[in-house]
Amino acid sequence: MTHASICLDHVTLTLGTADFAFDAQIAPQKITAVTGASGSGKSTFLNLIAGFEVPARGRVLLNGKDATQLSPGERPVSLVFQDHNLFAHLDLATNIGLGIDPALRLRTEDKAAITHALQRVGLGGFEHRKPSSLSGGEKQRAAFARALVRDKPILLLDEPFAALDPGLRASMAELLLTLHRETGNTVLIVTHDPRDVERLADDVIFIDHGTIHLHGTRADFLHAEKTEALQSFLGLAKNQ
Ligand SMILES: Nc1ncnc2c1ncn2[C@@H]1O[C@H](COP(=O)(O)OP(=O)(O)OP(=O)(O)O)[C@@H](O)[C@H]1O
Repeated sequence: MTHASICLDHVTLTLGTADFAFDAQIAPQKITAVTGASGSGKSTFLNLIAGFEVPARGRVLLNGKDATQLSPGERPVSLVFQDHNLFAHLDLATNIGLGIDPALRLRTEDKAAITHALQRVGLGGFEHRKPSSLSGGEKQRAAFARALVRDKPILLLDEPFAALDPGLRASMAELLLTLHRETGNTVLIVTHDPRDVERLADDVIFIDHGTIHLHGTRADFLHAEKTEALQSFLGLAKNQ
């Protein structure tokens, strides 16, 4: 690889009793699925890239630049997290506008981009709705719309489809693929669901007990020797 989009260079971190050690180069303009058992360290891996966790040792490079000391807002990333991160007292247009400018100095074209993003996630006309009036799946789609308007080269998604029913899950995955093809962004998506790996991922990172157990193409992952950790992950997933 000539130029990784994301590089975790000998990163270590301890949170409570959990130790993490990540060393990874993530290819640009690909979708990489981040999988592993519950508690293995997937969210922590994303948080280190997003800047919500800072390594005890090592460096985080984004698009070739050292981002280790940058705050989350200064990094070239958009995020969609499990808990949506929508402000309850603000309507959707404002929540999404915060993704463009935290001071909400929105130009006419920004407002048009918000309307367009809401339409793309199937929430056209929801500009003035408050998060409390939305279902879990609608909130998740609104969070996705906010990431769309930010238009950053790296998109981090932590279980973005978890609250969606299977039909909506498939259509949001399709939308993610379409947008990815349009923008050529680098996508990291945390998922427990092997179907997401099948339909979305170019590459797969499998995390076990705070370290990367396997990092390869989707085919590498699907045909990898089924170690105990991988077997148990796939076995659990099959029973879902
Ligand atoms: N701030 C913290 N303080 C103490 N322990 C933490 C903290 N954050 C995470 N951990 C621990 O680190 C481990 C990894 O957590 P993480 O959320 O990264 O796992 P995950 O793979 O994303 O899990 P899940 O699939 O359940 O969301 C867990 O054991 C968790 O309890």
